[in-house]
Amino acid sequence: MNTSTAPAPTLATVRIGLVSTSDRASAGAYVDEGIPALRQWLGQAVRNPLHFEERLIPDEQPLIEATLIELADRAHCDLVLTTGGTGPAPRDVTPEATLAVADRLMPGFGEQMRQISLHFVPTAILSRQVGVIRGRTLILNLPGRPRAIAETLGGLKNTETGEVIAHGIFAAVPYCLDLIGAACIETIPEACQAFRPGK
Ligand SMILES: Nc1ncnc2c1ncn2[C@@H]1O[C@H](COP(=O)(O)OP(=O)(O)OP(=O)(O)O)[C@@H](O)[C@H]1O
Ligand SMILES: Nc1nc2c(c(=O)[nH]1)N[C@H]1C(S)=C(S)[C@@H](COP(=O)(O)O)O[C@H]1N2
Repeated sequence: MNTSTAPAPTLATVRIGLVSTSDRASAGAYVDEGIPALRQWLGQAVRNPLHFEERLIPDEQPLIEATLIELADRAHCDLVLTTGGTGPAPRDVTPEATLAVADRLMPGFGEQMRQISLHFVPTAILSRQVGVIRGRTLILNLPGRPRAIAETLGGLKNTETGEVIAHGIFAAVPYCLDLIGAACIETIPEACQAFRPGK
């Protein structure tokens, strides 16, 4: 009798670009909390080994565009998450930069993030955040307030019953990456219940 158990499938390393756009954090006026918050959330939600490419840059559209292109085309990131610069202030240009490098738009990500964020702040509708695909890379804008990262990626649950009040957008990220031929992500269900139709 063969009692050996099948080896656990090896999970691919997921390459993730983390881009914090903030004039003040990049100039050292305050310490950037965006990239650490992104790293922390992803670390507790994803089972795969993670390789991060981190960039802290000012709100300059040409620089944001060049950074996104570099992360998608040369660093071969499966996913790029930006934080900051999505509001209506004149120097908020992350959505413009993201749209400028896009092959295809994924409007549902922005729509869902604004829906989720309305559970936390009435100013959620001020974020112009977008989601796009460039080649085999999914690029998503998150708002700049560090706490907005867990709010939009993870969503909102009733703390007593565990019932989901608003699905975080990360639940849709693994299937989106499957469909564009990027890395296969396995999530940790307690943090994020990824949804793949038919599974
Ligand atoms: N990367 C960051 N690290 C820490 N705190 C941040 C960061 N980005 C934003 N915040 C906080 O959230 C607030 C609102 O963010 P917002 O993106 O509107 O900043 P801002 O006014 O555009 O300035 P800046 O681009 O210089 O961060 C900031 O005033 C700051 O307290
Ligand atoms: N989840 C969440 N979404 C949020 C916020 C927040 O605190 N939490 N702040 C809002 C505010 S006040 C603004 S101005 C916009 C744009 O923020 P940004 O320019 O820092 O990207 O995001 C909005 N979305």
